[in-house]
Amino acid sequence: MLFHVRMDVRIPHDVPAETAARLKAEEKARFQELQRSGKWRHIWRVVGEYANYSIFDVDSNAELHDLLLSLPLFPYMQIQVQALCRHPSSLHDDDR
Ligand SMILES: O=C(O)CC1=CCC(=O)O1
Repeated sequence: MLFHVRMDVRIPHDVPAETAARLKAEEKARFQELQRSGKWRHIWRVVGEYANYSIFDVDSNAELHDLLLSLPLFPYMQIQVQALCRHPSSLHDDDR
């Protein structure tokens, strides 16, 4: 199942810089683990914003939910999720 996810990161100013840096490093490591597994298929930066658009490929709504909750920056993110399915005009069989 494919999902389009927007993540807006909002780390409060009173979070110490070292804590923010550690969380960002942990987020990167978790992201790369999930990218290698094929579950986090794509990520793009939204130009001019501390935000990304991502595509996830997971087995269920519950798996995506658990995965998002597992992200180190989750407490500081606003997340919007849209479920996707294959467009009938697509030439690509892997768009599902
Ligand atoms: O920088 C972001 O948009 C948040 C994030 C997601 C994966 C990652 O490495 O950073």
